[in-house]
Amino acid sequence: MTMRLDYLSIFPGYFDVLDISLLGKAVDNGLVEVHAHDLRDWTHDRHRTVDDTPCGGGAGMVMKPDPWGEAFDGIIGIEPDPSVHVIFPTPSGIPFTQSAAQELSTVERVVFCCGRYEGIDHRVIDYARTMWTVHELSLGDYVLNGGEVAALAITEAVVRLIPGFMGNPESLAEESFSPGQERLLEYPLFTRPVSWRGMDVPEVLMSGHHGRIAEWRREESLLLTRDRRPDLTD
Ligand SMILES: Nc1c(O)cccc1[N+](=O)[O-]
Repeated sequence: MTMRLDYLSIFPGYFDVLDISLLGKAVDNGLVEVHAHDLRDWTHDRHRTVDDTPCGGGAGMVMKPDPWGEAFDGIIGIEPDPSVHVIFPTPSGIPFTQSAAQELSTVERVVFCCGRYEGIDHRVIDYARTMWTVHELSLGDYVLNGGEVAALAITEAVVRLIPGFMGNPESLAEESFSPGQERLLEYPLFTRPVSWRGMDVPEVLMSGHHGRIAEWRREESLLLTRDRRPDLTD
């Protein structure tokens, strides 16, 4: 299966980065195909306007619905198709999780709609919900200037789970937040040299005693999780 990824943005250049590294390899291997689109290509005025003042007043500008609707018609089509997954990265979305990434890694078409300004006219999202499977997703409770960076993060989390992407798929199963894994943060990692700037690798890790090493790692994970993410152990 080849996953098609489309990105709608007024800054499509953000997605040039998808040509490098492992993601670039996935494109070369035919696992994914990537299309970035400039929303302004669906405007018709001299200034290629995509925003206007908010109805009801308030600060900032809101993205007009017309360019989005015409872009949807041109990129996705005018017939409803629930197999197309349309993602709006937004601070008001549901938290994006590894299980969501797992689910999205099995779909054939994903369209990212990257808002800017104060956001997108809500009718765009309402319209999309009548046509496709829509996900309003949040990466976290902080303010970004738009949805592009979030779209890249979601892309990386999803694409790396596509069968054939990772050389050793078994390694995915052991990662933090993977399905079936206990919800614990990963233990501290070390490699050579054993001594570095007066700090040594914990002796147990050099003991060759696998049982003790596993016990040490679990204890470290429990301590770290309890300290930093007690919510994971609820
Ligand atoms: N936080 C935020 C934002 O401020 C703008 C777009 C997307 C997100 N997000 O996905 O978390």
